[in-house]
Amino acid sequence: MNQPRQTASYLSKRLTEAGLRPVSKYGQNFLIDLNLVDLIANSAELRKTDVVLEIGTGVGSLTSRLSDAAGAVLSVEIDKNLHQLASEELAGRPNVKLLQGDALRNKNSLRADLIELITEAMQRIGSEARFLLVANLPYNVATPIISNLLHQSPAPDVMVVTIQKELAERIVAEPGTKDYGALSIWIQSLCRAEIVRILGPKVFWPRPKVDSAVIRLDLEPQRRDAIADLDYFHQTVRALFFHRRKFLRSNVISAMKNRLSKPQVDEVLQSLGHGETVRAEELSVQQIQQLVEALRIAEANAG
Ligand SMILES: C[S@@+](CC[C@H](N)C(=O)[O-])C[C@H]1O[C@@H](n2cnc3c(N)ncnc32)[C@H](O)[C@@H]1O
Repeated sequence: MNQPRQTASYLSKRLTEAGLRPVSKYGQNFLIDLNLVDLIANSAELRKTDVVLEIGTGVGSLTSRLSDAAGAVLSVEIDKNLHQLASEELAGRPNVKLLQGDALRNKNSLRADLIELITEAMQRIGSEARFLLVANLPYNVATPIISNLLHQSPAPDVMVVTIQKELAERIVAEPGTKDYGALSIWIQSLCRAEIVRILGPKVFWPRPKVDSAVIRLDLEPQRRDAIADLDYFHQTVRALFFHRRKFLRSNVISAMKNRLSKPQVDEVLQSLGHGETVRAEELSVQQIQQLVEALRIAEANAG
């Protein structure tokens, strides 16, 4: 079994031998510092009863570490050539299943068979099984992957992923800051979120233009259960931040167009004590949750 060595020269040699070059449209920035590959795997605190989804197999360096520590690994790679290389590197690891193709069906949904395959693997392991996403994510699809996974059942118990630093800062942002928005609220409504490590460009080959971060998200099942309708919640939260410069009232009126009248919107806002000049970004995650739930109930009563 080959243990891929991750140095820039090893990787470039390996790709050159195969007649390949990193493809920037697929976000192919490979981690070349083995300690950081370990940091990602270790931050997930894997057990042999865990099922891990990795999106972006690359040449399989993180995959092999996940395979050592977890019960089963499902890894998806869009690039046919890299999928082929990784299949050679990871041959002889019976707990690894490699899929070739796009992990996303479209921006709003994941490839259909992913959750089925994860569920099957979890059933084989039994009631102890957890589901984790551990990956050095392709940056252009990191948001839809994380957001869509949170809609799934099961959703990952833990996600440890490398993403752009700017995206990580939006995910963990506090109310009243410039980074706080729909994504912060959507993720913090369901998970505890922490930045594990900031990574500069030089730990990747080729070097990306921006800093990255390893982030860990722990699903909080009671937070998820407290949201009556996840799809309604997600869509409404997005709409509340659609025009950031506008007041909350105006965003709610637009979001509820043809569903609630202005007086009905005002009644909801007044009942929660939100004045005319409050902006969505001033409200805490909990206040936004209360508002969305009040709108949902008002809408159900109005209909
Ligand atoms: C940042 S690289 C990470 C590679 C490797 N895991 C590592 O840590 O070095 C991202 C990988 O995701 C793959 N990829 C990009 N878009 C994808 C998609 N939509 N579905 C599946 N894989 C994708 C790229 O081809 C690339 O190999």
